[in-house]
Amino acid sequence: GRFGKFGGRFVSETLMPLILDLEERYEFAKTDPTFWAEMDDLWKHYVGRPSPLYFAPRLTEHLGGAKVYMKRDELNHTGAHKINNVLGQIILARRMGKTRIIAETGAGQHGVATATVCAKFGLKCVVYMGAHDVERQAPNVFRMRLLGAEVVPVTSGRGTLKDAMNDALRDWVTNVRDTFYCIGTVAGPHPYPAMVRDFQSIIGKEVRWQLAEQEGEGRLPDTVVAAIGGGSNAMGLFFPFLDDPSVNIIGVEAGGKGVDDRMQHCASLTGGRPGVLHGNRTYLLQDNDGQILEGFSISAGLDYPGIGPEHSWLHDMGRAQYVSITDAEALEAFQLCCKLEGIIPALEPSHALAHVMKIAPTLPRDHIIVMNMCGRGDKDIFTVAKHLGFD
Ligand SMILES: Cc1ncc(COP(=O)(O)O)c(/C=N/[C@H](C(=O)O)[C@@H](O)C(C)C)c1O
Repeated sequence: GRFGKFGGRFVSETLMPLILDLEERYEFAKTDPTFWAEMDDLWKHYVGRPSPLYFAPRLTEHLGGAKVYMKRDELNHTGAHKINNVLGQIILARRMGKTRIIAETGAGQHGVATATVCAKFGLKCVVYMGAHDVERQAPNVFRMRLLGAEVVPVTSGRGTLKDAMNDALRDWVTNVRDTFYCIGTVAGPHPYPAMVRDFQSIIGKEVRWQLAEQEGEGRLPDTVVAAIGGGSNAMGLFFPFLDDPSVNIIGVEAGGKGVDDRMQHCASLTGGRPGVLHGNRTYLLQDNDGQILEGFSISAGLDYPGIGPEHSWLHDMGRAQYVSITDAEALEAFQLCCKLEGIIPALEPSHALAHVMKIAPTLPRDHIIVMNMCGRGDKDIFTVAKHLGFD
C-alpha cells in the first residue's frame, strides 16, 4: 500500500479490522469476474458509459496548435466522474453486509454520487460537508437531500473539506459495525488510494480505444491533462498510460489567487511538503509547525490541502509534471469553453482547460492533447455569475 515513501495506513486501532476486511474484499473482487460484470452493467446502463471522447474543433482552431480532445465524463449520470468510484465502493460495501454509507464532500459531486447510488440500492446515506461548502454548492446540497441523504454541515475547525473528512472518520470509528466510509478521492489509508484509482481508471482505458478509433490503430495521446483536487479523475486518466513513455502526463492544481502566498491556493505539490493527513503520507499544505493549512480556490472541488499519495510519488519520480492555474485563468477557460464549444465546464476541469490553452499554441498540429472534462458547470453558474458581475 505504498507509493515509494508515500501512502501507507495511518489509522486508529479501532478502524484496523474494518480496513483489513476491506482490503481483503477488494483484493478478491479485483479478480472476481462477477464483480466487474456488475460494474460494467451499471457503468453502461446506469452511469451511461462509455463517456464520449470529443474532438473540440473550434477550441483547437482558436488555439492554433495541438489537436484538443475532451473526455466527456461530465456526461455521466450526476454530472461528474465521482460516480465511477462510488459504484465500486458501494458494491463492495454491500458484499460486506454494510447498510449505512457515510461520505465527505466539498464540491458536493461526490456527495451527490454517493446519495444517488445509495438511493439506487436502498442504503442509508450520511454526507459530511463543510459549512462553507454547503453555502457555495447549494444546488448539490438540495440534490443530496432530494435523493434521501442526510447532509451534515461541518463547523468544526474551519468548516472545510478537511474537517468534513475528519468528522466522517470520527463517525466511522463510532459505527464500524454497520457503516462503510465511501472516500471520494485517491486519498485515505491503504487500500483506498489504489482502489479509487482502479475504479477511475475506466476513464483512461476508454480513451485508449476511443482515440485509436478516431485517429488510427495504436495512436496514443501525446499529452494528457487533468485537474487535481485529491487526484482521482487525474489518476483515472493517467494510470492506464503510465507505462507508455511517449505520453506526457500533466496534473493541474488550484493556484487560487497565486502560489506565492501559501494561504491563497491549493497547490499541495507546488507549495507543500510531505506529511500525514487522512491516514496516508503525502504532500500537504502545512505551516512550519506541521499544522495543515486551509487551501483556497474558486473551485470547491480542488479546495483540498492534500493530494493522493500516488501523485506525490509520480511527481518525485518525474513521470508526471504538476503545474498550477489561478482562479482568474480558470474563469477565462470556463468562458472560452462555453463560447467556442457550447459546453459549460465545472470550475475544476476549467483549470485543466486553462493549462491546455497555455500549451496547445506551442505544439505542432499533429500533437494530440486529451483533457479530462470531469464535471459539468451547472453547480458553479452562480459562483461564476458573481465573479463576472452578472448577478
Ligand atoms: C467536478 C469535479 N472535478 C474534479 C474534482 C477534484 O477531485 P479529484 O478528481 O479527486 O481530484 C472534484 C472534486 N469533488 C469532490 C467532492 O465533490 O466532494 C471534492 O470536493 C473533494 C473530494 C476534494 C469535482 O467535484
